[in-house]
Amino acid sequence: MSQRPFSTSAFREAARGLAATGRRIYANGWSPATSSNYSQRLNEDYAAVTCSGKDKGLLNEGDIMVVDMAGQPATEGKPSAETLLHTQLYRRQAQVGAVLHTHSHASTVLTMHWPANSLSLEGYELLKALEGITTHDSRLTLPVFENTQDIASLADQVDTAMADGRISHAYLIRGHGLYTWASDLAACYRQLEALETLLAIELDRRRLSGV
Ligand SMILES: CSCCC(=O)C(=O)COP(=O)(O)O
Ligand SMILES: [Zn+2]
Repeated sequence: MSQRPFSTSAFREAARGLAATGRRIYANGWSPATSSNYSQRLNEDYAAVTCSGKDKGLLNEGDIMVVDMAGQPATEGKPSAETLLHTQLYRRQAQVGAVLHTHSHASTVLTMHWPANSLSLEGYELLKALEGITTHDSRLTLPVFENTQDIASLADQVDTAMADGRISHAYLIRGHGLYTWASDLAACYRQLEALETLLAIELDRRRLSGV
């Protein structure tokens, strides 16, 4: 089946939004040293994604390019090395409109210090910042995948877990970071901010209780 062309104005608008969001994420300390990648769906067949290796504190529109849902470039540039983790989400769920990946201190310590293969966040009012969650009386379980340089294999593992209903909203990669997605970029940023805040709180609570 042929791919539906993307609109240039939609790409420019997505690039502006992703660059501004990336600078905001960097300012929070969640994307140090060129780490992280961000994307936004353009249509069924294409997404705007950050180019590889960019300083997220200086991110601008020219650092964003287009890939198809197989992760192949559709405009000039070298796409993020983790592009397949974005396109997997767009292919798996038609309602995913944006994906944000960060490398925060909290997500790294929590997954390196504790060997568990999932981390649960429960009872927090801030969970209501996540799409579809309407009460603090909720439990969100984030699976923890082992880190690997084989991104295609990691994308397959995530896809299988999603097909089995084992992931909603976000997942962690050990010693690496967080992936989260939502229906649009604003909702995705809000969700990321809630999750990073809750992960930092969770780390503090564990330190205080000495577990
Ligand atoms: C310097 S961080 C190592 C790569 C990584 O995990 C990341 O998120 C950034 O990769 P990209 O190719 O998107 O710059
Ligand atoms: Zn990464």
